[in-house]
Amino acid sequence: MKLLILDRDGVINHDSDAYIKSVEEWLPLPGSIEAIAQLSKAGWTVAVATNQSGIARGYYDLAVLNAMHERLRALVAEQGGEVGLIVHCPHGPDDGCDCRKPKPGMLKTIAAHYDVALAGVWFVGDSLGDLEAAKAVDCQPVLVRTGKGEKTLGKTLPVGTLIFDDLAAIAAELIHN
Ligand SMILES: O=P(O)(O)OC[C@@H](O)[C@H]1O[C@@H](OP(=O)(O)O)[C@@H](O)[C@@H](O)[C@@H]1O
Ligand SMILES: [Mg+2]
Ligand SMILES: [Zn+2]
Repeated sequence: MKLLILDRDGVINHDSDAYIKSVEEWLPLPGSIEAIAQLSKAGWTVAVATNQSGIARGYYDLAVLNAMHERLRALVAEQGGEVGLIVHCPHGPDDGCDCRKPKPGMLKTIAAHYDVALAGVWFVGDSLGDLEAAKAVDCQPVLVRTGKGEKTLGKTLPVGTLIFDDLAAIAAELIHN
């Protein structure tokens, strides 16, 4: 199975240091919806693994988060594609959960859902924690320059991290190579 796992904020949609707290604040990055739709139509299963500590912090609730994800699904469906499993971590940094990146719990959840191995599966993120989560379960870490990606580029990246400008460039690489 062709499985691609994406971080959400800074990869699919614009991110904000003030968190993305409403559907109105949830704005797709240029080309990201089209990229997901094209990948889906090319036979890729596109899953999402996203930290959402804003829930633990009380900035928004699960209903708002689900509305954001219904919006994502609707936009991709308008382009003839579909989004696979979306897994989120609702916890805060001090909650000691197993799902908050850089822990790989959400990646393991996605692998179990599809009954596939994670080795070599591309996990695309904009933060160092995304790349570390990938490395922890032998996924291929992939950094995009969108969101916090440019800032992350200044840090020490896991060996073998691939770097792309954005999700559209990743789709072009995966579909045409
Ligand atoms: O990039 P993903 O995983 O989809 O989601 C990141 C968001 O949950 C938020 O994560 C926060 O980090 P803390 O959770 O406060 O450490 C901050 O980086 C926010 O700017 C960001 O919007
Ligand atoms: Mg992110
Ligand atoms: Zn968690």
